[in-house]
Amino acid sequence: MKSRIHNRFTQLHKQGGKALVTFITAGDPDLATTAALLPRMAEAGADIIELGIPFSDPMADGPTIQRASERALAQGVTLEAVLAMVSQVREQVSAPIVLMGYSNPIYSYGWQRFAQDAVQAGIDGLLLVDLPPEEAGELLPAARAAGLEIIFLLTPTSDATRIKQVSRCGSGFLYYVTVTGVTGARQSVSTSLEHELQTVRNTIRLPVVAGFGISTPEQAAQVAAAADGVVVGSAIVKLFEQYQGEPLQTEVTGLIRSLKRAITP
Ligand SMILES: O=P(O)(O)OC[C@@H](O)[C@@H](O)c1c[nH]c2ccccc12
Repeated sequence: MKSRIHNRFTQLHKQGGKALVTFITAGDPDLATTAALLPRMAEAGADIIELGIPFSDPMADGPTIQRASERALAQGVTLEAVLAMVSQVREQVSAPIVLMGYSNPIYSYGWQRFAQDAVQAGIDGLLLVDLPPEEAGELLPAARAAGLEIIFLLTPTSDATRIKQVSRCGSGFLYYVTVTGVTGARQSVSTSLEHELQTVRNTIRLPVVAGFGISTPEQAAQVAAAADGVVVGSAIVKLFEQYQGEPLQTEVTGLIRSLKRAITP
């Protein structure tokens, strides 16, 4: 059976479109808000939803997403609760859902049990920031058996060996981190990005999406032109600090609509 992620890229490719991957932290400010947002994000134009698992030491994240994790943890949000919430809303969400996080909570849960429970809940993929392919020896076979796609990251400092390795081990798509540093808004897009993305896309059989520091429709359009999709996180998560309830839903879906419009031919 072809995966939801694969189908989404195939469909976009036929239309000459690019994927909009949108990130929010699960349980920010509470799980009921996340549950209400997921279907609306998909309707507004999110092609893939990246859902962050709150973590106490999110070292790859800038202040915006760190605070989102803190808000969720203050609510006592656990991995079990995130899976239960996703399974409750799964049928209403037309987009693939990828969980993003750090290894520790998944390791404690148990690789195999996690892969099975995640797929059971309707999760399509998993991206662990601090788990390079050489440390994914237990996760990869468990994920493959369960049908959970494992998404790896590449950065501007990844060498040819690393690129080949993630091309071999990864599934779903490849996440290209456009800048060295942490998540969060940046003034401008790196000038060498187009060339870097071309090199990666020539070597890799998976769709390549680019993220980190993309916050405006203009930046999204610029990066999408050189990739199979773009990821927007902090710009969306910032709205959680300014709004709540219905106004939050309106702001989030409004931003997603304008991002999707900017990358649609
Ligand atoms: O926040 P930004 O700069 O828009 O970047 C995407 C990002 O939020 C999301 O993909 C993500 C959140 N936390 C991460 C940690 C590592 C890699 C990626 C992520």
